[in-house]
Amino acid sequence: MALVAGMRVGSRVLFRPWAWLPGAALGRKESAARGRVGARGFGSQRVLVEPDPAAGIAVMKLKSPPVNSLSLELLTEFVISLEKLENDKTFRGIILTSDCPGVFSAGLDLMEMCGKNPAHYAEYWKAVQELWLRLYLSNLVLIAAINGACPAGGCLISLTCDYRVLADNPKYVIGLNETLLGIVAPFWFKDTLVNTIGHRTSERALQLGILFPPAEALQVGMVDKVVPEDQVQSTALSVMAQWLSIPDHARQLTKNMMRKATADRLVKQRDSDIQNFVGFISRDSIQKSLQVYLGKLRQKKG
Ligand SMILES: CCCCC/C=C\C/C=C\C=C\CC(=O)SCCNC(=O)CCNC(=O)[C@H](O)C(C)(C)COP(=O)(O)OP(=O)(O)OC[C@H]1O[C@@H](n2cnc3c(N)ncnc32)[C@H](O)[C@@H]1OP(=O)(O)O
Repeated sequence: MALVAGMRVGSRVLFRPWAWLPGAALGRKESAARGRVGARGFGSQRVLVEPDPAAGIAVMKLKSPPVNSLSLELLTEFVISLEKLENDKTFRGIILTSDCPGVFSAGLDLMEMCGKNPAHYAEYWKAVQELWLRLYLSNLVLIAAINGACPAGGCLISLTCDYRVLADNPKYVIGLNETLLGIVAPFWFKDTLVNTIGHRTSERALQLGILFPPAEALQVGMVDKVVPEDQVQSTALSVMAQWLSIPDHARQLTKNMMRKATADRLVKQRDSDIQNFVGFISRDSIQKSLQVYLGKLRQKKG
């Protein structure tokens, strides 16, 4: 069975994020997802969407306490909310931020990658791929208002955005720190980073698993602006206004031209990428590394 839940329409692949949900009622979910968003807020348990139709934008807040780790549920709700906004012509941009104090996102949920079976790992990885593809190729302007720590998968999400504003707090570090966990960032995480900060800086950042504090993140180009914490949202809004002053069709075609080759690399090998992940994460040595890392996270408190 093909692992990729998508269908081809002309040259475009439409992904159906719920198609891999266990027991998903496709028709009902599909029609709900295609409804107009309107002026009232919508969202789900873990993704809050505050639409401003007059401005053509929506603020999307991740709210999966305590740390917005990217569980299968959060990934699913995230993709569904994104698709709703993508399908509603009212919306031209999204500001992506966190509703969890001090953390943008702790990255992939370690509990999804520990002690589970291969079928679960495959389902989980497919959901991670899906979110990345959706975000990376989004026609909307995506601005990350990073109001907290932003490691690993959290950083990846911010890197898919068109612009990153980071709050100036030394605790709000950002980077792909996978090697510190004894794991390896997949090629498409690496590609996304290289496209943002260049090859040499990525090589050093990835091998050392560097989590950059705000001033350094700005210096290497991991973020575009660092502002006082209480100005993150307003800065994101004014940056959005600038991006929305560009005609959509020209901006969208340009974005696609810049990003398509990178996305296509994953699209062409989604299944083998899933198999690689499942094989890698199922290794005893990797499971042990993740357990040790989780133990350290828990010990930190006590
Ligand atoms: C060669 C082939 C290659 C193929 C590819 C193969 C593999 C690639 C595989 C994976 C790629 C993974 C990318 C990732 O995203 S891995 C996740 C990395 N994330 C981190 O390192 C962040 C860890 N967390 C933190 O540093 C802190 O929690 C944080 C700074 C975010 C917040 O600190 P704070 O002090 O506020 O909160 P804590 O007390 O630390 O945490 C509260 C609570 O949450 C739990 N937790 C934290 N992070 C995670 C997580 N990512 N997943 C699950 N759970 C998490 C933490 O353990 C605490 O739990 P508890 O003690 O209250 O039970």
